[in-house]
Amino acid sequence: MTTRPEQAREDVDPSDGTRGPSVPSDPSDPYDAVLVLSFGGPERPEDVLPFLRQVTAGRGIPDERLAVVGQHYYDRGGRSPVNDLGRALVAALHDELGRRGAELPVVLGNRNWSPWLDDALRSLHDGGARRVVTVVTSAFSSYSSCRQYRENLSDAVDALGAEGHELVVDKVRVYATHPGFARTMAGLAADTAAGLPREVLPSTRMVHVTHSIPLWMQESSGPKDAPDVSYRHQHEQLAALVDATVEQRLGVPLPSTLAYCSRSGPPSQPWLEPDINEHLADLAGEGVSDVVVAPIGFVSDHMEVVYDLDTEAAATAAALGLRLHRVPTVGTHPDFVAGLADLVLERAAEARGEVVERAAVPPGALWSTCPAGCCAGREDRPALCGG
Ligand SMILES: CC1=C(CCC(=O)O)c2cc3nc(cc4[nH]c(cc5[nH]c(cc1n2)c(C)c5CCC(=O)O)c(CCC(=O)O)c4C)C(CCC(=O)O)=C3C
Ligand SMILES: [Fe+2]
Repeated sequence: MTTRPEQAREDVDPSDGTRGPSVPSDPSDPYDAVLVLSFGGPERPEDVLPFLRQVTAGRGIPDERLAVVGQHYYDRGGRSPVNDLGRALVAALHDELGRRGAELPVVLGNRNWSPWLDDALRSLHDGGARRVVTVVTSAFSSYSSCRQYRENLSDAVDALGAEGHELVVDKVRVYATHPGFARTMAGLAADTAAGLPREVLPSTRMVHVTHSIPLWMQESSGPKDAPDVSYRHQHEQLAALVDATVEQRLGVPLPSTLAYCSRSGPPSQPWLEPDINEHLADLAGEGVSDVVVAPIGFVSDHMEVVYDLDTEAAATAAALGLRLHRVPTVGTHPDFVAGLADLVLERAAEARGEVVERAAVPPGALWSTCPAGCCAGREDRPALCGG
């Protein structure tokens, strides 16, 4: 990120010693805390069902699907990996901001389970915070991955306000094309592809994977009347960057597709396709031997990754005689964490009224703040951090 003041700042005048506004010594000014906002998951078997009821309240998910998903959690001792991953990201981001002279608290708050978002904000307020900047653990635009979090922020800030605690909450921009995320993902995919024996490359395919969403959610994703920046399009753009990086590393291109995992909802409701398992069957039919699976839609190895990819899709591949090579998620990769710190400090600079240059690959950043109507849900609910 490069920044320049909107108006030339006055420097210290050595003749009379008066000083105008100076560059803040803390690059995170005006923020006094960072919230890492995540999905949340259960940490013990008795929390699994209440968690699933919380996630699916009023969403028409069939009971059979809930039983199946519940079993994924019970198979792992009733503990989701997602909160531990969130805490690891919090620690890494805190350290990285500290290295840049931004000494401020960083906390985890979840939409669906403890540590709950409203408790996280209350604890920040109790500690003296009055203006908080949020990093969501999803890089992409859609109701589920962006706007619903903004609605959760609105509800939580209202609830605190009702207790007499005023808090201003901002959020970093959608970061699907931010180099800290996009280039790190691409580099990890290239590392995995480069580990394959040369002789299998002619029969190797690249499969980019993200979370499926209902078609209505795809259609409302991104700013209204801007169909070229939808959820799917953001993934296609990242997939193209990954493919180019892989080709550069291998010296040959790997043909690729974008596939989806973790579909839920009633079968009558259309969701984004193809499903990764069906796609693997198609590839096996075409004589493919090896598949590099890049989970570009996820920032860490949470349940969808360790179950839907590493367990289910891996079993599908094995049954089809395909070798599956799973690319790591960005997790707490130093370049990803540095990118999140850049985004926090970029938002701080914008909040100070500075003009910032927003890094993006390909160049031409997505919007700074979500406009009104961005990623609309089925009902019109108040959301923070938008126009
Ligand atoms: C786009 C997207 C992301 C990525 C962005 C982001 O990270 O936010 C995401 C993440 C996650 N989803 C998660 C878990 C679940 N998602 C469900 C259901 C749903 N997800 C949806 C979409 C997304 N989900 C949708 C459209 C539904 C249907 C119900 C609805 O319209 O809301 C259900 C209900 C059962 C089922 O149907 O599968 C569960 C248990 C966990 C925690 C994993 C862990 O514990 O490690 C995480 C990180
Ligand atoms: Fe989900």
